[in-house]
Amino acid sequence: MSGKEKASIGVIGGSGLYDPEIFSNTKEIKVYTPYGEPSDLITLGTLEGKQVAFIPRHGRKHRIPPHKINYRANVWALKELGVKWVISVSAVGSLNLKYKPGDFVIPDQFIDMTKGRQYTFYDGPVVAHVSMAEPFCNSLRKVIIQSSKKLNITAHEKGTYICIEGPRFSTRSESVVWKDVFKADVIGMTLVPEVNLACEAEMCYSTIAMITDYDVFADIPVTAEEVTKVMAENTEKAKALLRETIKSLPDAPDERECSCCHSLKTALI
Ligand SMILES: CSC[C@H]1O[C@H](OP(=O)(O)O)[C@H](O)[C@@H]1O
Ligand SMILES: Nc1ncnc2[nH]cnc12
Repeated sequence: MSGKEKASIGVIGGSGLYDPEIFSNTKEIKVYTPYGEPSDLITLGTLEGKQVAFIPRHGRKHRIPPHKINYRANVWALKELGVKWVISVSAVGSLNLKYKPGDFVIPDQFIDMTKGRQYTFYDGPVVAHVSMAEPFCNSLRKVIIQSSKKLNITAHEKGTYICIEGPRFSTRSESVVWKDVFKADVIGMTLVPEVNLACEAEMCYSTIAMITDYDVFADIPVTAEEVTKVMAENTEKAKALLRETIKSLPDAPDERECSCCHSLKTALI
């Protein structure tokens, strides 16, 4: 990689969004990280005049299951390229009857039920405890929400994403606990540790979550086939929302307003 290859916006594509076709002037690059290989080559390109770096988190052709994704390498690679804003796109199940398949959710909270991932860049001797009180960048969330309004896309402005370990779906009992006891709104397998690593890297991070199914509490339990089908039917909407969001983003976060840019300030021991 040469020092010239920079991007201010990073897009992490999820299930159904493996293909960087919405970007122009593209070039694929390999990024080396201290944590090993990112999920795939990174595509550098432009959209609406902005430099963007795209990475499909499951790799092209969906080769990598959620628990095997090298989240640290993906986030490190984006940071290395100069990324300030990270927009992640994810397929999620709904745990809230008001949030319907085909709708989008811009989560503002998460619950972590994962079990064995690499959660931090700070494995010692330097130790960091970043705050996750507000885990998503509110400035970036606002731009996504405004963009969805402009496009007439149904996007719920808040929601709690519960992240399970996967790759299996939940049992019926688990699903009822997530819905009725934990009061989570949507469920997926990939938000953690992507979101907290982005925070450790002092980047603004937000998720565009697309609802593909009602989770297992519903009469007909979710299948991977259903997720893929609904995602494919709605990919164009996700791409339009990405385009509008990227168009509307300022060149850089306002470091006086946005705490993401200095999340390590009070975190290091
Ligand atoms: C294909 S079914 C489950 C799979 O879909 C979601 O992936 P992503 O968040 O990358 O869109 C979910 O988290 C699971 O990994
Ligand atoms: N119901 C569900 N559970 C976990 N991950 C999902 N991704 C999409 N739908 C899901």
